Amino acid sequence: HKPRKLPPGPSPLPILGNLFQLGREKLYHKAVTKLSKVYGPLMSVKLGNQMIVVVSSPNLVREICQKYDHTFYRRLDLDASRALDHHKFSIAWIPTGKKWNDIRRLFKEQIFSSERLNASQGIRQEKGIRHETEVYFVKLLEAFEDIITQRLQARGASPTSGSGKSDLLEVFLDLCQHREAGWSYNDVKHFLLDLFLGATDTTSSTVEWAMVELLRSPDKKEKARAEIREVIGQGRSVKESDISRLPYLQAVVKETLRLHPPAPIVPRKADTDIEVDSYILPKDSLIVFNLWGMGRDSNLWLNPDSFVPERFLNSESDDKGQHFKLTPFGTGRRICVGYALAQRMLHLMLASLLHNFDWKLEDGIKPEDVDMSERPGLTVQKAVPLMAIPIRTSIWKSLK
Ligand code: HEM
Repeated sequence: HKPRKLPPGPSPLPILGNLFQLGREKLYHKAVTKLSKVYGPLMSVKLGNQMIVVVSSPNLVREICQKYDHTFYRRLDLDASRALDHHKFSIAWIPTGKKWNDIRRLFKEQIFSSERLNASQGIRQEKGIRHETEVYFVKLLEAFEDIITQRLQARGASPTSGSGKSDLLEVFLDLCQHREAGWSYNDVKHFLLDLFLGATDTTSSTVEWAMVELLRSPDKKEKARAEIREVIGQGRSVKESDISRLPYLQAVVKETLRLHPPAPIVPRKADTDIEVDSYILPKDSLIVFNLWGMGRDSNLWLNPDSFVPERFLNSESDDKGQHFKLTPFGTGRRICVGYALAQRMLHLMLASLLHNFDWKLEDGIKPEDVDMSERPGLTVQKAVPLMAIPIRTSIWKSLK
C-alpha cells in the first residue's frame, strides 16, 4: 500500500503557507537549514501554493536520485530567465528530453571534452575571469548577438573558412554551418548566456572564499604555497597539467566548496509522486537538495564549521556527485555540465594566485576579524568583498 504522509514540517497558514517561519532571512539556505534542525532531514514547507520538500541527508539524496532521477528533471519557473525566451532555449531550464540531451551532448563532446579543454588552456592562463555582480539577461543576449554578428563578418565571404580563432564561439558557428546539426545562431546566443551565467559567479566566488579561508588560517595558506613551490618550482607559471600533482590544493578547493557551495540549494520539480522513507513527495513539489546544510552538518563532518582541508587528504570523498555528502556540482543526469572546466579554472586560478604572490590581510585586520557574512543572489557571494594585499615573490620577479 502507498504511503500518503507528507514529510514533517511547520504547519502552514492559509495562503501564506510557511512564509513567516522562514523569517526575514534572505539567505534561504540558512532559513531552511535552521528549520530542518527542528523537523528533520526530509521536511515539507509550503510557500503560497507551492509545496517544497527540503532534503538535508546524503542518504535520502542518494535514494531519491537513484530511484527517481528520471522523474524530477524540471527546474522551477524563474521570471528572470524568461527574458527573450531564454527558458525555452537554455540547457539549464528546459526539461530533460531530446533537445536537452542534444545540447548536453554538444557541450560534452564539443566544448568540455579533454581535447577541447586542453586546446583552450592557453586562453585561460592568459585571461582569467571577469567578476560580474549584476547579470542582465537581455543586455547579455544583445551583447552576444553583436559578438556573433562581428565574428560572422570577420569570417567574411566564405563562412566555412573560419576566422582563424580557435575559441568556443568558432566551434558553435562551425556547427551552425552544418545544416544536419540543426543549430541556429539564436541557439548559439542562448548557449553563450548559459555558459556565461554558469561559469562566472560560481568560479570567482569559490576562489574568493578559498582565499578568505586561507588568509584566516595562515598555516594552511603556507602549506598550500609550500606544495606549489615544491611541485612547480621557480621560473615558470602553473599549468593545468600540474593540478594532479597538487593534492593539498585539491583538498583546499573541496573544503571551500563544502563550506561555501556557490549554489547552496539545488531545486528540481517532481513530475510524479515520489515515495521515500515512508513519506510521499507529491507530484509538482519543488524538491530542494540542501547542499549548504549537509556541508555543515555535525553528524556528517567533524568540526563542520572549521576550515580543515586535511579531511580530504587520503579520503575517498570526491565532489563529482557520487559521494552524496559533497555534491557542490549537483548530482544525477542534471549534474553541472561545466564540471571539468570548473575544476581546471578553480585550481589554476587559486594556484596562480598563491604561486605568484604571498598574501596578507589589510593592516590592522586580524584573521579572526574577517567578515564572513554572505550576500544573497544568484550564487552566494561574500557580502563584503575580500581586501587582501599581494606581496611579490621571487617567482613573480623572475616571470616579469
Ligand atoms: C565552482 C564552479 C561551479 C559550481 C559549484 C557549479 C554548480 C552547479 C550546480 C549545483 C548545478 C545544478 C546541478 C543539478 O541540478 O543537479 C549546475 C548546473 C549547470 N552548470 Fe555549473 N557550476 C560551476 C561551474 C560551471 C561552469 C564553469 C559552467 C560552464 C562553463 C557551468 C555551467 C552549468 C550549466 C549550463 C548548468 C545546467 C545544467 C543542466 O541543467 O542540465 N557551471 N552547476
